[in-house]
Amino acid sequence: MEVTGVSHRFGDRRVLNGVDLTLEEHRVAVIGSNGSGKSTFARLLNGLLVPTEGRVEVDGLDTREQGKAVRRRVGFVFQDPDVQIIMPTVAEDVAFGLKHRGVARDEVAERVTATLAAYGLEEFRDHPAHLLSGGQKQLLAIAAVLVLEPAHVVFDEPTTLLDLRNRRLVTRLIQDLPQRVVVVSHDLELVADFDRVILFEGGRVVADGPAAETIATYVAMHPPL
Ligand SMILES: Nc1ncnc2c1ncn2[C@@H]1O[C@H](COP(=O)(O)OP(=O)(O)OP(=O)(O)O)[C@@H](O)[C@H]1O
Repeated sequence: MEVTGVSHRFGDRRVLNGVDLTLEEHRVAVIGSNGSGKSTFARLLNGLLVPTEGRVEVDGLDTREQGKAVRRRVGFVFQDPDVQIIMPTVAEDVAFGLKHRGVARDEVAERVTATLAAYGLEEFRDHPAHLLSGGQKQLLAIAAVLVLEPAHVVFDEPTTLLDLRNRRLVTRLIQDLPQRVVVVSHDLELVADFDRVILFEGGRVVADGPAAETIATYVAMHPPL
């Protein structure tokens, strides 16, 4: 992923300012204060947003010109699974994206079964999705993205709404993903062993490096009250 000369404005408000980054590590995290521009940055990576200035490219595809192709390559998991779960049952929700892409019926059934097994959701196959627990919903939202086999996955605060057990479950799941992963998070434990951690402040990158160094910079910027 190449982010070149990117600034982004909502109306008069500039929320990203002169961001230049090449993301090629397996696992990259973005941390920073509330309102520092992290979610906006994450949304630029799969073309959910197009920058008001500059360019974002994924595997050579420009999000401005080839948004649809970019979204096929980059899965996006929202913080709140309720915005992502759209079908009545768990299996239907996982099948939805595959059907939408015209995958043959038998293959949809096979991939849905394999995915539900991989994420421990088999027993909830025909369960109403809205009755799942918060953690199970997050797993379902992740499963529904991963079944589409994206090359990259962007997570926007995937553990924020989870209890300790589910936080550990999702942390492990993200650790084990073979895909390239970009995670926006306030959960410093989740990102502690990432290959690279980038710190945003006021819409700019203020630290970028190994997890321990960037996290130490962030903590030092916010001494105890
Ligand atoms: N659609 C929008 N329209 C107008 N302003 C927006 C929009 N989305 C975000 N903003 C503003 O942009 C700024 C950056 O928001 P963003 O969500 O990117 O920050 P963040 O670092 O992810 O914050 P948090 O940690 O609180 O989730 C905020 O001041 C926010 O109010």
